[in-house]
Amino acid sequence: MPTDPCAQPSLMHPDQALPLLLERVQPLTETQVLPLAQALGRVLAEDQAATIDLPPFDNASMDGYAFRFDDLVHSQGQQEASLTLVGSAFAGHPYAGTCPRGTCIRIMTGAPLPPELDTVQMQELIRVEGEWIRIEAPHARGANVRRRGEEVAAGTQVLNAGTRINAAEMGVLATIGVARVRVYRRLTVAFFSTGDELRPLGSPLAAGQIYDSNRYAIQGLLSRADVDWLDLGVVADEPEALRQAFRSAAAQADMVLTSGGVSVGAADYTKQILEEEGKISFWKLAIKPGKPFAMGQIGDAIFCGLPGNPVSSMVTFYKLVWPLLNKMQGLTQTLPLLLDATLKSQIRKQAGRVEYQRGILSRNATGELEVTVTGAQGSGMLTSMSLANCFIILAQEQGDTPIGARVRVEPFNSVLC
Ligand SMILES: Nc1nc2c(c(=O)[nH]1)N[C@H]1C(S)=C(S)[C@@H](COP(=O)(O)OP(=O)(O)OC[C@H]3O[C@@H](n4cnc5c(N)ncnc54)[C@H](O)[C@@H]3O)O[C@H]1N2
Ligand code: MOO
Repeated sequence: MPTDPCAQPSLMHPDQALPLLLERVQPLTETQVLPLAQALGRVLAEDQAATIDLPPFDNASMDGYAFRFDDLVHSQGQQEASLTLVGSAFAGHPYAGTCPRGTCIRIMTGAPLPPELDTVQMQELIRVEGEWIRIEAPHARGANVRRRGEEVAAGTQVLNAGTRINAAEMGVLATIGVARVRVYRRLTVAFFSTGDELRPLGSPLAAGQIYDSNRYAIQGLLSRADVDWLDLGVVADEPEALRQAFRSAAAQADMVLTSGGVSVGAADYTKQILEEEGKISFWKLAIKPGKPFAMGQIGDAIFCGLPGNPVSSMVTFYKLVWPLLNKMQGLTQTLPLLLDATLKSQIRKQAGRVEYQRGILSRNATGELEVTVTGAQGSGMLTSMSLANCFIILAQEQGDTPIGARVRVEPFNSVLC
């Protein structure tokens, strides 16, 4: 089996490297209190307990009639009740009277259940016969009633510190009446691209030039990761320009993120300048794409150097930078969801590095998961990312993989890609 010429025995496996990278970053300690409406995407800094029961009172889950289950009698082979209507209850407008035996009230979904009554029957199963309300037996006492505290009792913790406030968490916090919430401050990430070949959008391309695409893809990822980012533009392959860019970035941000210049080329100065201005703790992992990923420190800021190849920069962000940002933001880490799928196109791979090939995951007519490689997998071919909805993760020693093999896939996090 041919071996990957870029693999080196000394390169660390990503599963071994990630915990070591994570050890080097610390969660934020600064918090702030925000009105709930401004807290979307933030990370909770305190556990949140319900101060009220949920639901706060017994209420109807259907529009219908509320009555006592014990008022049902056996009649013509079935349980039913003939009751006198004494009032009605609407959501926000409880029934204020009493309900003697043999009576019922009309009740709407969400309206409080009078304390004497215990059961609701939906309107469609009721007959109005003159003065009588005839109710067919529901399946059990308590049917169609949402009991006070059945979801959460007051005092129970409903959200843990370290949880991202997404839409559901916004709703849960509102349900328990939290108007202002303590969250971690937002992280700031300063980002710049390096490379003399890079041109801004809107300028014509001269010989040997390309557009700077990494800054846009990385800005997209940083926005989705809910951090503030500072765009420091394109920095030339020139040591003094890089030094100034690093100093400026480190003074303004919690993380300095760069693309390009981390390999071994004659103009790859990123690592060299960072070593002079700060320190590099990690360089190169046994992954493809993204092998020359670098991590270190400059001033008080964490440094992450993404390889310049566009797919390599996205993959290393996704697999390495994103978990670091999560920890720095105060988020409790979660493991990615991994699935097994049947391969529908052949995979070319040389043994030596863990590969994150880009795939399209779908279900076939019988409901089984299948995955197809997006096509050519060059680390400069960014369309392989935009066509994909998952990584196909191939083990370090794995070689070519035939159609029909079972492979491990990681669906893209819908928030990030
Ligand atoms: N002799 C070796 N050469 C290379 C090795 C190696 O081990 N030995 N590793 C290769 C691998 S793997 C990668 S990945 C790249 C990474 O190199 P750099 O991080 O130094 O990146 P650059 O050389 O600056 O650029 C690589 C490639 O990507 C293009 N690029 C850079 N920035 C951008 C941007 N902002 N937008 C779009 N495209 C960008 C650049 O033009 C190059 O084509 O090194 C291999 N070489
Ligand atoms: O690892 Mo590089 O990222 O193969 O292109």
